[in-house]
Amino acid sequence: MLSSSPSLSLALFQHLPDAVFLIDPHSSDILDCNAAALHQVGMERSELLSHSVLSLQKDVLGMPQWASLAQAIRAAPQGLVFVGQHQHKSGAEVPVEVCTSAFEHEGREYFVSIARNISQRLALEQDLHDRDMQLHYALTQASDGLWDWCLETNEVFFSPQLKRMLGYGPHEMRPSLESWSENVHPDDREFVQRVLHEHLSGQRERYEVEYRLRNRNGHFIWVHDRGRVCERDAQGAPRRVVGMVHNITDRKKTEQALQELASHDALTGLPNRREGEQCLQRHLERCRQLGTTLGVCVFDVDHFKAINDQFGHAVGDEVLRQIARVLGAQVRPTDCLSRWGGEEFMVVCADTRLDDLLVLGGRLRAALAQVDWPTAAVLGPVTCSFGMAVFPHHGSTAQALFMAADSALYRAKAKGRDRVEAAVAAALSDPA
Ligand SMILES: Nc1nc2c(ncn2[C@@H]2O[C@H](COP(=O)(O)OP(=O)(O)OP(=O)(O)O)[C@@H](O)[C@H]2O)c(=O)[nH]1
Repeated sequence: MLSSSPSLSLALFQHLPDAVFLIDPHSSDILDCNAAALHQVGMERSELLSHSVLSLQKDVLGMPQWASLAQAIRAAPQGLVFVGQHQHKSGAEVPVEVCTSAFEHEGREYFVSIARNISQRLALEQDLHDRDMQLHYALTQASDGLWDWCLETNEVFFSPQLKRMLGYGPHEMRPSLESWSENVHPDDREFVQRVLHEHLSGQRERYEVEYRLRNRNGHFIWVHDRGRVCERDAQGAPRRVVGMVHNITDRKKTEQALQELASHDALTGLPNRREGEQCLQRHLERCRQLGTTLGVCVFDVDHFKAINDQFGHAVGDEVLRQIARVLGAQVRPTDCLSRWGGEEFMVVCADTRLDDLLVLGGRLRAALAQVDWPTAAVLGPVTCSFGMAVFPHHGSTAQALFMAADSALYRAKAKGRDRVEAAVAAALSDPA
């Protein structure tokens, strides 16, 4: 039908969206072109026709090169395709993909060149390349580790950086969920799983949690892990979750050091008074709930001023450290020994009756007597006076209990020091 309508063939040629050039293979002159070709190079027909196609090209220089190009075109039955630049009249370069083929018409040879403007495609390719580079960078170079979890197969992609963070090589660590879940610290596992479940079930906007993760050496590092569902099935159920892991071990160490500073006494390393008060309160609430007894022992170094005065503050400090060490070794891990202030200490003992507490007092005195004190030659062995009180007999609040034990301590001092005294229930008032 087309062959029977030359005007339609011409219209088709003129309206092709790609630039089309008809070229004389021998002279390289442009014999004809369509509207898209004129638009592409920004020229009038008169500026283009009878001019060499080489005037549009920067890449083909001179007739000898054209002659060999023409040979290559003749030798390519599907057309010779190359990517180059066309010169726009304004001087701008237009990236083109050119497909040129040879044909014969009425005994004469022609070349037809279709030059497609590929600037958009190149921009897209560049964009993709940039994204590839970014992804490559994120996967290999960024300090954060990435993971990508397919819920259907339970396979997890761990980025090389994530593996490196945990001490593994790029080809180690099975790509399974267990490689991660089995290495979450047992104390953190339940919490982490709960947050993850809450995100997957839509109760949380995102999965974000800090926890400890075991590395290849068996040590735990602290990580900040956050992720999000990025793909769902037709029913809206999560299919794929991606996330990022950041190593926060250093920050955690600093936080723990600050926490330690705020809650512990710098001289002896024992919990400080504030921590001791909180501990007493905590234990008291628990014993009240369980209906058990609670023992409070307050003790104070005897004649400590004399140690400072005779030997100086540094020796006094060392004596305090030694007392903390020696008596700390005598109490149960569940008991809480704190430095109340100066040369006064407190021990809180859960589930302890008065007779147990008096036994403990005796043990603490005996332990002090075993120490080879640096001040002993001049001042004799270092001793302490002890006051004991028990919940609920001597008080029902933390303050009342402490006051009862402190009064007993005062009595121990008054009775000559280096002794253990129990609180007297009848003598106590119990402020609410
Ligand atoms: N080296 C040292 N001395 C301290 C510290 N805290 C308090 N002291 C000293 O402990 C001494 C306590 O003296 P006092 O309250 O008179 O008590 P004491 O001499 O032990 O006499 P009694 O308690 O009555 O047996 C004071 O000299 C304080 O300066 C400390 O951290 N290091």
